[in-house]
Amino acid sequence: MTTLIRDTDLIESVADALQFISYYHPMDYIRALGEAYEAEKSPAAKDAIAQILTNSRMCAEGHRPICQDTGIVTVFVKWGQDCRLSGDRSLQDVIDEGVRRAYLHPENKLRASILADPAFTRRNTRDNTPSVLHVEMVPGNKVTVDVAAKGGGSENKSKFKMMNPSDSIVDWVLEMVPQMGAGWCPPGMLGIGIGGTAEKAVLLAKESLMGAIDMGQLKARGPRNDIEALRIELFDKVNALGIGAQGLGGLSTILDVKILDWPTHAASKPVAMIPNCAATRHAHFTLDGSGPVYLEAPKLDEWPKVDWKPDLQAAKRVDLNTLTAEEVKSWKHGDRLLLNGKMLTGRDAAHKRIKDMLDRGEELPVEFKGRVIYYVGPVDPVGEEVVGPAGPTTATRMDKFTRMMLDQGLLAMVGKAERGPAATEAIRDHQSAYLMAVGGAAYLVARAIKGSKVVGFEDLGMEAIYEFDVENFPVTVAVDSEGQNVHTLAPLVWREKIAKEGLLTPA
Ligand SMILES: O=C(O)C[C@H](O)C(=O)O
Repeated sequence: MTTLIRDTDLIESVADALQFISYYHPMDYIRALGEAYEAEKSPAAKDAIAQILTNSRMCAEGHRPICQDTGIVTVFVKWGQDCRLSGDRSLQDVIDEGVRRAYLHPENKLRASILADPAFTRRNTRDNTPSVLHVEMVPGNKVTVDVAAKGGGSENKSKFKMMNPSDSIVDWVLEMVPQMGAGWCPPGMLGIGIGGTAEKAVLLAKESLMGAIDMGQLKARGPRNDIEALRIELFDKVNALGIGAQGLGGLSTILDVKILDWPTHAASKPVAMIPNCAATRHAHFTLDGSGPVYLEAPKLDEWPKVDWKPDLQAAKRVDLNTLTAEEVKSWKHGDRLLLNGKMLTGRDAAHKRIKDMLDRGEELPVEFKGRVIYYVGPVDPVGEEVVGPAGPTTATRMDKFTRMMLDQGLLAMVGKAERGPAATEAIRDHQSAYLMAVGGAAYLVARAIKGSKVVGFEDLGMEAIYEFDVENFPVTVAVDSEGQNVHTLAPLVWREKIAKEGLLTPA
């Protein structure tokens, strides 16, 4: 007998799931992060985890996005062969209608991050469609759906290699993870796909991330097969690298490693690795023809009792409205600052346009001399908000524009993750600084933004140049005027400490 799956039920269920995951972390992630917080010995990493946990609870209470990057929607559908979809729209169109409805929800509008024509005009589709859809036909009369909203920063760090059959997967992972830096917002998960063909390995890596964090249970009962033993080995060895939360050096870089495999050709060993960031977002539901599925809200008392507040004693107060080059020069890597006053924003598209305009000798819409820029693409505000969640984007992508911006008289930059050699050198040459905010604490960070207006490139939407008025906006000096770089130094210190003192990452 055929089961009719109404398109309206699928739309409603997808929209509900996407709204749900925008503000509720999966509880397995929260539990694992809570344990990582308790065990963390590195003060900087502990502070970052505290911000992520506090942010998570605020989002669960306020029903606003965990991260300003509300993701690219990725959907895995297992379609029972005895089911039929009502209506005349394709499955892609039906799911995208659910995406549209979720992202344009008036009470919790999510950020539209999807650009059409990616190689050329990169036009924002304005409703976060289309999703990336994977469908598998399976026996039965049910439809199971995994919905994820994958952050761009973590997706950017995906790795793939066609290995020789005798190559070591462990060696490759341990070589790749340090290269991934902190732009994927650790602590998170690694998804690994082994075997099949090139595209199959990548798909397996992504699909593996749909599973719950269970490294604690796995370690407690011991591995039952080679894949489970490999998961444990990778978990321990990756954490021993000392990268830590946000790349600040510490015990917890990953909370789990997931692996899926598939038979492969005798000549091949394709391996893919995709990290999942601190804004881990995925949900799962099954349709059986009886109506839409609404997910059950978690209980707020399941969140660890962590309530991060800016440390007004330990952190230095900085007035951005009177900031001088001399003051920037006095900051040392690792210093904690609370920014107050006005700062500009700008990210990928704005930097590209600034470069094109400068190349053509055109006047910029905004004067950067004496200013600080924040790399961010905020969520639109709802209700009384000045701005929606507005955490930092990966600064490393702006490295190639850093010297150009500093030449304009910019004093300092705020973002997340490490700066590469070119940006660090430009910062040293200009005696500037790069300040780091915590990725994955976007709603918490947005509380420090008291005013917001667009001052340039309005057509770029979330990528426009805004002027924010901030109060006690928390940052850490990640690269100082001497070019000392926290993301290079701290993981080395923690790697050594972990090895010497035999420190263990909780699972
Ligand atoms: O697009 C963003 O806001 C952030 C991005 O996910 C990133 O991590 O760099």
